[in-house]
Amino acid sequence: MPDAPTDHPAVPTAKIGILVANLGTPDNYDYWSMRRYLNEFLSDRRVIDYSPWLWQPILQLVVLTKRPFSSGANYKSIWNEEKGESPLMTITKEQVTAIRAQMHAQYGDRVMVDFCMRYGNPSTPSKVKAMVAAGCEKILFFPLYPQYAGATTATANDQFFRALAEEKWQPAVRTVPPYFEHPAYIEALAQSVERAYAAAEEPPEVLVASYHGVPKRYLMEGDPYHCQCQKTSRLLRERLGWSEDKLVTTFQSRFGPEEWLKPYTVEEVARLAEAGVKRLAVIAPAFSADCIETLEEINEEIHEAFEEAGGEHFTYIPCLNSDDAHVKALCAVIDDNLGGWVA
Ligand SMILES: C=CC1=C(C)c2cc3[nH]c(cc4nc(cc5[nH]c(cc1n2)c(C)c5CCC(=O)O)C(CCC(=O)O)=C4C)c(C)c3C=C
Ligand SMILES: [Fe+2]
Ligand SMILES: [Fe+2]
Repeated sequence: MPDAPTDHPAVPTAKIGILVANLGTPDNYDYWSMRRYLNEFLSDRRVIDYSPWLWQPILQLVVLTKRPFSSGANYKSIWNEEKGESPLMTITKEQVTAIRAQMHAQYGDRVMVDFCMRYGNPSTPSKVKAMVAAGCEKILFFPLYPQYAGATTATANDQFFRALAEEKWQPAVRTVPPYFEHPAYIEALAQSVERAYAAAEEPPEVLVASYHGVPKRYLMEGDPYHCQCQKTSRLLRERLGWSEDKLVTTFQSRFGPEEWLKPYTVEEVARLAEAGVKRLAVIAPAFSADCIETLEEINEEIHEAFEEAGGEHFTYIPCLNSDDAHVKALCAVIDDNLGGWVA
């Protein structure tokens, strides 16, 4: 190119980036790491939509003086000490390694697979920047939430779009829609239930599908999360060939004074135990990876609530994590959304 300036920057070979996004997790469980993480998370107006004039004083002066201690202790009880990170981080890395292997086997070096977090590290802007620098002229952004919620999918996408606004050469982009009814995701859930039931001495009488909750007001204002959770449960139950009384849908992790989606998991498991259910299983279909909400809240707090109310056998069915069937499902969702970008 005779007219090109002699100091023309190198232009890398064009690639397609697949950027998987999860929620994020604290860097450590000490007070300041917890406070930093919770501050970023709970200041997000997609998560808590009160006016900052009202909410920020409560958050800074009340919530963030207490919760980093209690949540920090919970994180300590599940921490991956060997790797120095939370389970969510370890599992996300395993998932991305498996997805990358499958994508490279299918498409070779034309695709680049990485992950980012909405809160904390690795940040979404840092990963978008790295993909653009590596030559990604197209990016498929994949929030790892099967069911859409403003508090999860939308805020992950918002952060992605804010990061794109910083780029001189902005790639063409797509965001992956929720996959709450994708047959491969339902199949992976069903196989995990069948595995757990086959391993139990006696099969559980009832399966509770416990989803992370959101304030009920979000549903009334148009968020489809509730309906997508109900549909996942129904499709799972139909795939298992069960009657309606064998699978109950509940919502967990209530935060603050407002009413959240009901029934609350902790109350429902106690009610089931009081009604005579002795053997119960719990699955958490909204979480693509085990985390504080499943390992601590379900498998410790909710487990205890069931036993205190007279239940005898509690089976926690782990999240799909890096199960082969899950990786296959996530790759199928990616493939569905790459249409026209790769041959
Ligand atoms: C305060 C409001 C919250 C809303 C609304 C909310 C929605 C929501 N969250 C997830 C998934 C995860 N949440 C996790 C942790 C977590 N969530 C909240 C609050 C809200 N979540 C808090 C304060 C915390 C931190 C832990 C604690 O202090 O109790 C996690 C786990 C992260 C980890 O590191 O392990 C996940 C995953 C969904 C899917 C959702 C709405 C649909
Ligand atoms: Fe949450
Ligand atoms: Fe609904």
